[in-house]
Amino acid sequence: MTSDDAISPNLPAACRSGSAAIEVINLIKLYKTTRAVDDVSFRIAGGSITGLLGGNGAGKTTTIAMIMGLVLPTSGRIQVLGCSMPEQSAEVLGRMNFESPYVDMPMRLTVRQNLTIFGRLYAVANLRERIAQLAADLDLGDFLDRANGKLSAGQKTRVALAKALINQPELLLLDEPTASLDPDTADWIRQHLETYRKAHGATILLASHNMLEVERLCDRVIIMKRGRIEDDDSPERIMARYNRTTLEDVFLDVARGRGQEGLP
Ligand SMILES: Nc1ncnc2c1ncn2[C@@H]1O[C@H](COP(=O)(O)OP(=O)(O)OP(=O)(O)O)[C@@H](O)[C@H]1O
Repeated sequence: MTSDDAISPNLPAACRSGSAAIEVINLIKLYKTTRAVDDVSFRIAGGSITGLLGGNGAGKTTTIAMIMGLVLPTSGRIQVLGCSMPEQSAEVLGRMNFESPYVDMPMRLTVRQNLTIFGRLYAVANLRERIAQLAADLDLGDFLDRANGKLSAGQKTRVALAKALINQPELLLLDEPTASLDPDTADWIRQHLETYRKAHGATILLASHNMLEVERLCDRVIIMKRGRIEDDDSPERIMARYNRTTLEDVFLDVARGRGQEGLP
């Protein structure tokens, strides 16, 4: 990293071009006495897929929510697509999007109405065609005119992903994108994400408890534990460091406090 790439202490009013897709520095989030995120720093290159791993309560969702501008950090700095968050969020929110199975869309509205509202919020051009395209890509046709509240968990996850892709984001933040999906649908969603990343040169940051998903999709893995970064590297190098052949075993080692073995 050159000094020019690093976040400048006096950011100019305009967002910076040529920056990392995401840069967080010394990020801290306190909820009363809970250190949900405890001095986290990382930098994510454009066009990459990074997995955020960690046990329940490790701080993944809070980190993603702060990057999205939904939760204010207690301290630290966040830069997204060259824009300082949350100060310059108005300039960058249209270029990013997020998906979480834990954030419900209005239940009484149909899938089409929901996607139309979100599409308008993002000022999507040719919205009708965009929704038709997403319905075809994500196989929503059978329930496009059904109320969101009457969908199965897996169908809701697909709709949430369609909502996340409505504005063709450069940066996609995903919180457990295949939660509640059967293995076949989950695999198909992963393929869709890979295709989307390649077609748009998009950057994806995803929190997941599915280690096979992370091994398959991610160029890089950031492992969090109790709000801190425990490890940060490619899946292959992390597995080698722990002398393991699967990320699942690495996850268990980290969760149970077993140290790294194998390579230095
Ligand atoms: N709104 C909140 N108020 C108080 N504490 C919170 C709040 N949100 C999260 N926390 C706490 O912050 C810590 C980190 O939570 P977070 O949801 O970020 O973890 P996570 O890694 O996403 O966990 P999971 O895998 O269970 O989704 C936890 O101890 C949690 O209880």
